[in-house]
Amino acid sequence: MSLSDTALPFDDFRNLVKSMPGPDEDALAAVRARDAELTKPAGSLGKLEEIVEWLAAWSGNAKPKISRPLVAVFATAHGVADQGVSAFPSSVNQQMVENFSAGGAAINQICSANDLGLKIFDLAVEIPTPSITEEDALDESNCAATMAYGMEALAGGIDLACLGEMGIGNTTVAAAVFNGLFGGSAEDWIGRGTGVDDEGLARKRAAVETAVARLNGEKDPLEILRKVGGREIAAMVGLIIAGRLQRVPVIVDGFVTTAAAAVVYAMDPKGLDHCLFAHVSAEAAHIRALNIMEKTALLDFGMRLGEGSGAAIAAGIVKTAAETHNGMATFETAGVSNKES
Ligand SMILES: Cc1cc2ncn([C@H]3O[C@H](COP(=O)(O)O)[C@@H](O)[C@H]3O)c2cc1C
Ligand SMILES: O=C(O)c1cccnc1
Repeated sequence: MSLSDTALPFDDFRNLVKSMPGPDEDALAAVRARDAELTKPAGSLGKLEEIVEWLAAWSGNAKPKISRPLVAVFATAHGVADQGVSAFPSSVNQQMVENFSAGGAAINQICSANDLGLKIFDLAVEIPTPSITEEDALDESNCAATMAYGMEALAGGIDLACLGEMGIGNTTVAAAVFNGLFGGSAEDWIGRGTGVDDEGLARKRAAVETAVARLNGEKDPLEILRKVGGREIAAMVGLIIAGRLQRVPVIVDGFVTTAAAAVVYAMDPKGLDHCLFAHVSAEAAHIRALNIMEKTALLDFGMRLGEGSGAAIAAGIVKTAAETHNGMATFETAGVSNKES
């Protein structure tokens, strides 16, 4: 199936979600069997062992080697940013895209420290989507095309994908998406993002309330995505779905990337089983979203940056887990005495 040329209407994505495969039980069993033979007490590598099982189940590889890990950063602009909901102006988007290219952003350093690929996807960073308080961010065909674009990020043999984003105002947009999907009040979903003051927070609350009122009770996850979301969130929804279909495990970053995950979750609660949640963002409502979806994050580092930064740190741990499993000797090959049975 070619996804590159044509915009896919939402029904095609609904069908793709219905056709998503489950875990590879054979690969999972193989990893468990090998783990039991490795020169360590059973269970002694704790979460690292769970991570290797997760990798095997969702990559379909009994010896899950990570050769081409990618942090995909989707950059765009939001009309709502002009309403005083961020501590920074939208001009930062393009400036940060240049900073990513020059190697000066936090994510560049985290990728080089962990030997991860980094690609920045410019989703019309100079052309904001309409303010979600006034108009739908995207129409169906644009939203579907952006999701298809996000799917393409996995081309070229990527074997581990980290979600990242850049888009001033997108903690407001993410809050609106969560509020639309999971209910509650705007207050439940807003936070300080890049560091807004109390007035900024009040404007954020009002913006989310107005945007969600425009939804008029809409419950379809893809409709919520296109009406109160944005391009980076749409692209990440596509990437998550593609990861499942193409057996590429996905690492979700913080609050904004989790809004994309929540769209997939609302379409199918098992739709995130191939995703690892990297960290609990300091953005207050992130933990609320994780709890609703019954997801536990790997790390809690007090980070609230975005750019895929937390996901990239988790990817370093995932690489370590895989290398440890693959490289270790067995009791038999190393001549180490196994426990007496
Ligand atoms: C210099 C700079 C670098 C960033 N990198 C990620 N973000 C993060 O902050 C933005 C969301 O916060 P808000 O909703 O408050 O605007 C997004 O661009 C996100 O990726 C940044 C923000 C700034 C200012
Ligand atoms: O957790 C996030 O994704 C986040 C938090 C603040 C600003 N930008 C992103």
